[in-house]
Amino acid sequence: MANVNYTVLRADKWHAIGAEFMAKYAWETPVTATLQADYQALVPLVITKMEHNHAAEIMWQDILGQPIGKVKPFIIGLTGSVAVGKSTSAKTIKQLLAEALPEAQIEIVTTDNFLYNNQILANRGLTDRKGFPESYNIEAMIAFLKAVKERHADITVPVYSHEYYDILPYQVQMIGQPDIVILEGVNALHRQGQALAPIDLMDLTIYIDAPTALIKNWFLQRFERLVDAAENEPASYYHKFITDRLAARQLAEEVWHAVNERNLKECIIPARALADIIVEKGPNHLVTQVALRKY
Ligand SMILES: Nc1ncnc2c1ncn2[C@@H]1O[C@H](COP(=O)(O)OP(=O)(O)OP(=O)(O)O)[C@@H](O)[C@H]1O
Ligand SMILES: CC(C)(CO)[C@@H](O)C(=O)NCCC(=O)O
Repeated sequence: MANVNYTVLRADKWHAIGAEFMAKYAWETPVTATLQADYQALVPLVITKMEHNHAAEIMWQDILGQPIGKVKPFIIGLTGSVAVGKSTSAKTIKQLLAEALPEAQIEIVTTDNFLYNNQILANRGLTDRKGFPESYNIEAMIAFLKAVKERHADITVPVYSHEYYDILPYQVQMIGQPDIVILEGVNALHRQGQALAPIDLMDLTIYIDAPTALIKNWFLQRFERLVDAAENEPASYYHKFITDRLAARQLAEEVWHAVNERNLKECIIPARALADIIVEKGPNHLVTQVALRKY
């Protein structure tokens, strides 16, 4: 996965960096020991970059003769395939950062919330393109990131539900005025030719990688779990599959090949080379190596 632009650390070295840093902070993190070991080395990376950005910003305010104001929030972009574990790693990173920076308000936002709703996707002939770059309201995503950077008050974003398989019509996620935002989602780093793309507003970018055969299995397993969970939930998109598991399995295979795997190959993997950090996972979601951008 890695190329000459990255320094590659095998899992043992990566874990050792995290463990050494952990010794400074008495973590009381409610994540599993494995997740902690796999993601805690990201904490010093984020903090160093944040401090560096803040120092530069304050120096600029001084040079420009501007009053020294609040520094801009830090935006982490996190991407990778459907079902690779983006939201799980985002939650873990948030919890670990919260331990080291107890004063900071940290918010996770998924780019799924900026998907056009199913009606608009259907009108535009994009029903089978959910998750591809054109299925997102990219202007709304950029406006959101700018509002975060400008510390607007009371920011809200729409809410996408996997179970409902659509944007929820009457719900919003309250964002407040965060100090750190983790924006996670497929194609979060994609650039559609705009002068200012979401990636330009990100301070650190992370790509979660794994062999495609493993990701496919994680997708199929999650599909099964969503069907299980729909047993007593008639409003769930997955409810119709509870009586015919074979059909559910076949549909999951089809959706993987026709939509999610294509998206991975055509749009998501090409963005990997833009990431500052590439986290490579293997069986059981365990991190096997991490590549850190050199240039
Ligand atoms: N470190 C982990 N250990 C065990 N299971 C994990 C881990 N990370 C993710 N999973 C499982 O893999 C599946 C996919 O994870 P997750 O929902 O985090 O993926 P995602 O990339 O956010 O998916 P999507 O893009 O579809 O929203 C879930 O069922 C989750 O429970
Ligand atoms: C919402 C996305 C695009 C990303 O999380 C994905 O989970 C999705 O719904 N893809 C469309 C095909 C499918 O998995 O049903």
